[in-house]
Amino acid sequence: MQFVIASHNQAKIKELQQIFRIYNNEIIPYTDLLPKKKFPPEGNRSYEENASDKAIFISELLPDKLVIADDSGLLLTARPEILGVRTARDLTNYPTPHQYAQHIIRLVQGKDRTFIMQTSIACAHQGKIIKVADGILKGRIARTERGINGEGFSRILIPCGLTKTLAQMTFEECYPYLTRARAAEKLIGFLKENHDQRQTKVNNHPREN
Ligand SMILES: O=P(O)(O)OP(=O)(O)OP(=O)(O)OC[C@H]1O[C@@H](n2cnc3c(O)ncnc32)[C@H](O)[C@@H]1O
Repeated sequence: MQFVIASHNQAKIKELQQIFRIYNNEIIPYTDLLPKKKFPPEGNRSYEENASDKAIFISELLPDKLVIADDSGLLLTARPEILGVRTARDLTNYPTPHQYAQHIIRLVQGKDRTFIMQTSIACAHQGKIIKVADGILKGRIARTERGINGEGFSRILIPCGLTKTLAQMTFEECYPYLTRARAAEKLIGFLKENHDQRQTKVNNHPREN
């Protein structure tokens, strides 16, 4: 299957292309098909709603395509009033991955270091949402940035029960912990199941001419 992604974040596009390729699916940025647009402003309610708003917005412009959009965020137990669905907006003053990783380390210094990271991926067709899938990772924030296989969050997130950060693992090792991979797997599974069910119906009720 081919998907069009509603995103301006190059790191996100690259990671999702890598994940979707594992399932033989292709992702192309919407900017390959349309001039760059301004997305609707993100709300404060949920990742699902923010991802859906972006997917619907581009789907209305490309109704025949399967359009996906992702909203991700990091919730710190020690600072529940910030980040979460506002992560991208709360980190605008820390533009480089090193700057925002250091900021997060400072936010939990001497406090509870546990976090919940979430990704929601919405998929739209003809301007309507057909599925929103979530991927969640729980763990604790490292005391210093560690690892070279990734930057930013990857260098400070230690999954529950482990001692290594995501960036200290190979792609194969960290894949099961990636919130985007967890959400993508559910979305692709749902689309495949629906497609298979439609095929079975067509095969069981061949059109009479
Ligand atoms: O809306 P688009 O254009 O897709 O891009 P965005 O950067 O605004 O994307 P989000 O609203 O999903 O915000 C995700 C935030 O999480 C940050 N982030 C950093 N590392 C991440 C990772 O490994 N996985 C998911 N999000 C990450 C990212 O920099 C953003 O601040």
